[in-house]
Amino acid sequence: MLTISVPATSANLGPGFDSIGLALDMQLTLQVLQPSDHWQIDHPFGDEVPTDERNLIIKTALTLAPDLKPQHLQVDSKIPLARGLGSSSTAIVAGLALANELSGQQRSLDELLVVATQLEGHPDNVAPAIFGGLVVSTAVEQQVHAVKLPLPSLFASVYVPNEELLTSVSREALPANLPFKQAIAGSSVANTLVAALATQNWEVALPLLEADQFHEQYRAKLVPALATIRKTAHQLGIVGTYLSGAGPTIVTLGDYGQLNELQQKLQTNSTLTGQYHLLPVDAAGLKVQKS
Ligand SMILES: Nc1ncnc2c1ncn2[C@@H]1O[C@H](COP(=O)(O)OP(=O)(O)O)[C@@H](O)[C@H]1O
Ligand SMILES: N[C@@H](CCOP(=O)(O)O)C(=O)O
Repeated sequence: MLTISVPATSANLGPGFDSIGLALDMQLTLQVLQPSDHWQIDHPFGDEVPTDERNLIIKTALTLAPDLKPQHLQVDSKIPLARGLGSSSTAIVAGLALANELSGQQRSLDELLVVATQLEGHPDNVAPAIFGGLVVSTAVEQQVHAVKLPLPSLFASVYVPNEELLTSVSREALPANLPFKQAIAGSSVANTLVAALATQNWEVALPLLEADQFHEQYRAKLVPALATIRKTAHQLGIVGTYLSGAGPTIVTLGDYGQLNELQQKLQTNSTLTGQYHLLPVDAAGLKVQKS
């Protein structure tokens, strides 16, 4: 039996738009059950997600290896769709790993990253989904580079609203251009955040998670929970809240005890009716097991 698992990812980390991402310990698992006369994928996502070749996992596998023989597959996942936890990236990475294994053409993880980035459109979710941990990446003019930073000893408080927000819809809220001065400020914040993350200087890193200039202010109207959670966290002396990916999930990074306290306080707020998770970082990324 072939089993592939891929972690959820939280992208951007504030100012690292389309570039920084963190793998979280919430997994999608794909099992290859047996060969079949047609492609079939059983999954827990309901009627809107196809169970045949139109499914993103199978479609991705066939993009990489068009001659694959049909299989009966099964997906288990607690990663919510279209909530800013990288579900489409888990599907793409799982599909590429499936093609790699079934076709016998072993592409390296770096090669998979290039294809995954082309399919997803940006590398910030697919890179940590493949490599695990905290990854800084860039994809400009087909050149993809990813650098894994030291594993942060932080937990993530994850608030998942009940409503979906497709990444494509959330990107429509972004401006076509930024004033030069704002771009410089945004870039200096992002550069310093990366340096602080690389040296595990949380005193500098955590406030910078809240200093984005590239996307949060434009998306704020789509995600009212961001301001609510940030304000509640500040009242408790906790800094480090940002919009996860394109939203609507809100993540706060910090130590376990503080985040537990934060979640207890948030749960008393009647406007926050979504789901809560307190997750460690996933260190491993993509895993392939044969038994
Ligand atoms: N495991 C999966 N299998 C099939 N399709 C998936 C899967 N995960 C995500 N998708 C597709 O990706 C869409 C969500 O992608 P996106 O808007 O980028 O949100 P997210 O922030 O969760 O990545 C879903 O509506 C669905 O069409
Ligand atoms: N940088 C992208 C990240 C999208 O992440 P997702 O988890 O919402 O798919 C963006 O902010 O649009």
